[in-house]
Amino acid sequence: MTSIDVTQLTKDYGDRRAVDGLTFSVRPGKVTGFLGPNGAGKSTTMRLVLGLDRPTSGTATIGGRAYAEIDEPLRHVGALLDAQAAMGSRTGRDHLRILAATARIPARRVDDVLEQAGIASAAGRRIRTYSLGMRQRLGIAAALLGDPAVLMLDEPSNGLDPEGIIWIRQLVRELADEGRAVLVSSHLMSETASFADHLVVLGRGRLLADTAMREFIDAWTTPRVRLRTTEADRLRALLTARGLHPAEGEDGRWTVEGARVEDIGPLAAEEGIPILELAGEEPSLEHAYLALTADEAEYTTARPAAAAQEA
Ligand SMILES: Nc1ncnc2c1ncn2[C@@H]1O[C@H](COP(=O)(O)OP(=O)(O)OP(=O)(O)O)[C@@H](O)[C@H]1O
Repeated sequence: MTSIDVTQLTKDYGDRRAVDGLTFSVRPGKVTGFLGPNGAGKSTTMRLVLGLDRPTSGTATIGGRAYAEIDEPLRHVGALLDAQAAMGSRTGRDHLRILAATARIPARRVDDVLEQAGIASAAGRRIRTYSLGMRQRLGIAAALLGDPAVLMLDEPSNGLDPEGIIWIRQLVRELADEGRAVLVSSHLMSETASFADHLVVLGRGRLLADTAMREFIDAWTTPRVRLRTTEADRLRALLTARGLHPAEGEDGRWTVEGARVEDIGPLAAEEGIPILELAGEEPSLEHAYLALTADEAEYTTARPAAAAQEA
C-alpha cells in the first residue's frame, strides 16, 4: 500500500513563498480532493512530489522514497500536470509508446489505456489535431500507462465534455476502490464532492484543512430549513422562544438557520401549527469551501462567501 507523504514542505520562488511548511498524506484506497484558491500552491506541491522542482526545505515522498530515487517511476506514480504540453507532431499512440519504452512497460498497455481513455479511434492522429478534451484524455492515458499505485491529477476534467466529466468521476473512484492513492486537484466543487472521500485544502501555501469530506462540510456550514405555514406568528413565537431566528422571505417562505427538519417538524406538530412545506437544505462542499477560504484567496473579486450563502 503506497501513500504520498508531504512533511514540512516549503518552496520559495525568490521572496515569494509558494508552499509553506505543508504536512499531509494521501492515503491508498481514497480519492483525496486537493483544493485551494488560485495561487494557493497546489501545482507547486504536485511538482515537488514529482521531483520537477526542488523543495527549499522539507520532504515529499511516495511509498517512503523521493521520486528521484524510484526506479522506473511511471510504474509507481501516474501524473497529469499539463496535458497541453504533449508533443504536437507525434501521434497519440507514438507519444504513449515512447513513454512506455522509457519505463519498460509492455507496448500492449498502450492500446489498453487508449481504449480506457476513450481515444482509441484517434490514436493514429497527430496530437496537434486533438481537441483540448482529447489531449486531456491522452494525458490521463499516460498517467495510467504504468498501472501505478499512486495517481496525481491536476484539474483532470479541464476541457472534458459532460460525458467525459462523468467518465473521470467514475475512473477516479474505481482507481481508489482498487486500493490506489489518488490526489485530484480541482476548482469544481460539485465535481470534487461527487468523487472525493477526503480533502486537503491550501491557502497561500499553507494547510487549511486535511479532513474527511463529510466532516469538512459539517464543520464549515450550518444546516438550514425552509418552511411555509398558515400561522406564521405562532410559529415565529415558538421558534424564537427556543433561540432560533426565523426569517421571512419574499415568497412567504421562512428560513431558519441552524435548524434541521427533525427539530422543527415535531415541534410544530406538538403545538398544532399547520406546516404546508418543510425542507432541509443540504449544505454543499461549495458553501463549506467558500466559508473556509474567504480570507485566503490571493486573487479575488467580490466577497465569495457572502455571495454564495445568499445564492
Ligand atoms: N516557477 C515559478 N516561479 C515563480 N513563482 C512561481 C512559480 N511557480 C509558481 N509560482 C508562484 O507560486 C504560487 C503558487 O502557485 P501554484 O501554481 O502552485 O498555485 P495553484 O494552487 O496550483 O494555483 P491555480 O489554482 O491557479 O492553478 C503562486 O503565487 C505562483 O505565482
